[in-house]
Amino acid sequence: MAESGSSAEFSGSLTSSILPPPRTRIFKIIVIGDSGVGKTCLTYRFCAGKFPEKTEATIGVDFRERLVEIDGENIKIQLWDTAGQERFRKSMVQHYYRNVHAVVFVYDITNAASFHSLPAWIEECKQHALGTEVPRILVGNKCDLQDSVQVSTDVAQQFADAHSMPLFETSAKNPNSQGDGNYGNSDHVEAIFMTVAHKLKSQKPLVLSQPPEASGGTVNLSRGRDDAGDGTRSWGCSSC
Ligand SMILES: Nc1nc2c(ncn2[C@@H]2O[C@H](COP(=O)(O)OP(=O)(O)OP(=O)(O)O)[C@@H](O)[C@H]2O)c(=O)[nH]1
Ligand SMILES: [Mg+2]
Repeated sequence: MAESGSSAEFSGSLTSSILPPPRTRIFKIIVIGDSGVGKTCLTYRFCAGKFPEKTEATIGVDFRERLVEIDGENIKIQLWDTAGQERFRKSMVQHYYRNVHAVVFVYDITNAASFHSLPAWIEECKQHALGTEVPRILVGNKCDLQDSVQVSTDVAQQFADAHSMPLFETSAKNPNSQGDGNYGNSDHVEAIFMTVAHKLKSQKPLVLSQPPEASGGTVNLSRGRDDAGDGTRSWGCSSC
């Protein structure tokens, strides 16, 4: 008798005192594409709210985070700004794809070669066995440079459709600038990453907030350096 009474008391207090308070979920989103397409500028724009005055080729990976609230839930969007140059990424690639929640492919609308590289980036994802449930989106950057367009919206849209990805055209420099097609004319950098976050929130299950090491990854964010003091943390490759 006494046991059943205490059992009732126990279950009644579960939610109030034993369960930990809800924790912030982390969405790990990797941003990949050729060197110079603007991955660093796009991620910086989203996390720091401005276009960086100066960038250098990313070595290994830079982490940028932003806390957002979606439907009353706090969510940490963790952007992995990857290196586009092969020599700066080769020993890091496995870390990029580990426990990733979404992939953002970036090309430069003023650089056809960066668009033609996309199949190779998609192939890399395949080789790392990304499930079909992992959302992928395509971003054509540098829409402010309308006089130098080399990749038309139509061609990009066909590619996006063929790979079942939504297409956004934008500019990290001036995200309000107009594209020349029907897609993404008013899409700001903000909207791109928030769209991914909304999509992820609607999926489950998701990883709870915890250090990347504990979540199965091998990257320790605390080892990164924040040279610029802007919240960016870098994790380079020892062989670079
Ligand atoms: N006009 C214009 N220039 C941009 C835009 N985004 C980036 N850039 C410029 O493009 C160059 C490369 O930008 P990054 O963001 O460093 O390119 P990345 O893709 O990170 O390159 P890696 O780190 O080498 O892979 C820089 O000179 C930026 O100022 C944009 O939207 N418009
Ligand atoms: Mg970069």
